[in-house]
Amino acid sequence: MANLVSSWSKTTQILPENYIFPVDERPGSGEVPLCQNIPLIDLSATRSQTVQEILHASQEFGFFQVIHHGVSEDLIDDTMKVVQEFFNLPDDYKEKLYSIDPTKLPTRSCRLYTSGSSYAYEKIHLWRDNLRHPCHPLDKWVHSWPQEPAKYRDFVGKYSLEVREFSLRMLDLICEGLGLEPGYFGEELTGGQLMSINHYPRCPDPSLTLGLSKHADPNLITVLSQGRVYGLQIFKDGQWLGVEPLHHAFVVNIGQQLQIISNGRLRSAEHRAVTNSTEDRTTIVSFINPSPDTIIEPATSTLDSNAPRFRPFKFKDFLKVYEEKKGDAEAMIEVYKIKP
Ligand SMILES: O=C(O)CCC(=O)C(=O)O
Ligand SMILES: [Fe+2]
Repeated sequence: MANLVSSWSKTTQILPENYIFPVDERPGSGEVPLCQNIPLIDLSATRSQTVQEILHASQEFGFFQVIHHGVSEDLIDDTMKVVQEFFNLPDDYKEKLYSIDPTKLPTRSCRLYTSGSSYAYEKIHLWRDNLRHPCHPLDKWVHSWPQEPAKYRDFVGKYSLEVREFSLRMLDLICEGLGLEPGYFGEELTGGQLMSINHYPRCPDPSLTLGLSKHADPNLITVLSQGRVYGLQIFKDGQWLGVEPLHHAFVVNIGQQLQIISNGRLRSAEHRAVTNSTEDRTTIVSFINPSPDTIIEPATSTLDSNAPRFRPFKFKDFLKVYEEKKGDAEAMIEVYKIKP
């Protein structure tokens, strides 16, 4: 039986107990201020200005928003519409795609599931459904994606190509800002791309539950379309701050691999998603990943006279540890940090 929140929650007025988070993890009912200074990068500015701004944003926040990014607003709207339609498809269609224990599936396939990576073993569930699939190279993966809605493959395919190009452009600017040799983020470091669609249905009590709990992204770089509905918060200097939804802007987030490659100069910030009681929220997240066997280590040209702060590892091994540590950013850094 599918446990998708989007299937059963429509008729529910009360938050089930197994969605209630412990007091120190739940959002509570206090106001979380919107972060007034998450940098907004305008890609139509000069290259040297954007390089500087992106580097500063990646050091200070690990997050920034981008406008005039070159991806058509119509394509963003069409893609958002089609992924929202996916979650509104009849339950019996979604049920066929649902995988009860995603840990038992090959990681590189299309999957629809609910909550975290293994529903069956969780005590408390997240208020979200998730559809995810690899998307690079497109012609290798597109046939494994949902066939409905009829336009899903077409729009999500075009969107994934454009967002990949945008992500590589961001990496190129970061490469320059860090003083790495041009082309440093080549096919090895960017060989994977995963599209992850989060769907957070409206929730009877957003103060008690979470759509996604506190985590840092384990990949290289993340590009998020959060549409018009608020829900993303970042953890900065010991407090939660909201990321304002700017329609058609991309939220860019430095992944843990970039933090390590930059020898800690760039920051991979912890964040979470909260729910709301008035409308469904759907976000489209593109993760750029290194290929599984790629060795990750601080790039020598980021070191200057500093010693490397992290030991080398294979990306696929990092992901295994990430699962074990449940995305806890500090615990991950502890594992890979070189102790003085
Ligand atoms: O949906 C959001 O706002 C956040 C998504 C996210 O952090 C993730 O998918 O890793
Ligand atoms: Fe994330």
